[in-house]
Amino acid sequence: MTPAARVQAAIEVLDLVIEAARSNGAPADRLISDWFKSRRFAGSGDRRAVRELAYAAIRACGEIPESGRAALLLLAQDDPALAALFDGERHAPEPITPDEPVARPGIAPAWLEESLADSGVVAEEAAALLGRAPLDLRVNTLKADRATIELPLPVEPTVAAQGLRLPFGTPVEQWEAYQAGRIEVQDTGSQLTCEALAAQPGETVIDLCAGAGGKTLALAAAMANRGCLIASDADRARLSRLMPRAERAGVSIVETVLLDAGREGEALAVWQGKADAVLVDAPCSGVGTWRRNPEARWRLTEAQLARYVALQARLLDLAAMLVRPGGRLVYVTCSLLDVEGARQIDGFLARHRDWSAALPHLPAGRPRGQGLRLSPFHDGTDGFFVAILTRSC
Ligand SMILES: C[S@@+](CC[C@H](N)C(=O)[O-])C[C@H]1O[C@@H](n2cnc3c(N)ncnc32)[C@H](O)[C@@H]1O
Repeated sequence: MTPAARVQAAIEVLDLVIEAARSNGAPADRLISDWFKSRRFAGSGDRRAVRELAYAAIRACGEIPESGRAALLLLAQDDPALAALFDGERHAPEPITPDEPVARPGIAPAWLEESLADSGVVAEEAAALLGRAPLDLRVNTLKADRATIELPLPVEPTVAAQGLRLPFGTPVEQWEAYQAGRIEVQDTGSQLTCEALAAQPGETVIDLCAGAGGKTLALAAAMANRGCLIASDADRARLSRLMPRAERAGVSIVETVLLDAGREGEALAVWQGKADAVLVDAPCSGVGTWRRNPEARWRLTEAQLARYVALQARLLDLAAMLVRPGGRLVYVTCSLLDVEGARQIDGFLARHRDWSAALPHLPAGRPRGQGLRLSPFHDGTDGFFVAILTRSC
């Protein structure tokens, strides 16, 4: 493809992404892969260039742009070489005309930028939410150790106990160490939130919102595969991906429990007051993961955020019932919005007088309310809020 044809392709792909964002359709990544499936003439260089252009435009537009062309015109405003490719030649975009709509630059839709500002996330810290994420690994201590593991490429240690960092896009899934379960792909911030729980061998631990088990596997490694680890979630498809991963990682202490959304307590009733520790990695806006999924900010609405906030409070209350006297609860969201972080903890402590909060001792992060915030800007991790709550004896 010519450089101009790649620009036209990015415009077409973006039109699909925009349409999907408006109608809650497929994610951008899938749409881009599908687009190329029916265009076999495009080589790997074309695919990479179109994808990069499309994602650069998604990152640049704070809210859903009017069209793919308006989004690309925003990039072209500061890039004369890109603007010159709008020449109307075969497969190229039409020439730019005066007064054409150009997308608004920004971090997020106005209401969300306001919420971020109210949560102290402004300027470079806000911009860093849309930076490029590295590829982080966790060495699985059930099978290996960071000090001695052998990998095909040099890797940098991160602040997480078993964390390693590689350039984005490194094809680790093809590595033997990955296939043999000695390493897992996991953001450093995510690893640190698991460290905050300090799960011990022999304990009874519940990972209430386990999803496909990213954190469950880290907890199992911390427990040295001894004790009882319950992984529950309300999403059957996600939960069903956990067991094959556990098997590859050599984890045998996990029991999965599918929850009925709205009646989560029923399936977990047998553990009431029995858990030494519960992790609530709650469903949230995902503001802290925009580096990986920048179009998510086009999809989030104020009503959805309010639903997340209500669900988080409900799951916190449910988790509290599961913890034994003297036990602990770690609350995590991959969000930098206070309504999903510090204010949730304030609300919880007001509802549960026999609980207290203690600041997590982690090698990264900054205090935010009664918890800790990890951010791409300050910590080079995905954005997280994490708090440790303890039930009095
Ligand atoms: C942030 S994700 C969890 C990610 C996972 N812990 C990991 O590390 O990969 C939040 C999870 O909450 C789950 N969830 C949504 N509603 C729920 C509910 N009512 N009860 C339990 N889990 C729920 C979602 O299906 C999703 O998997």
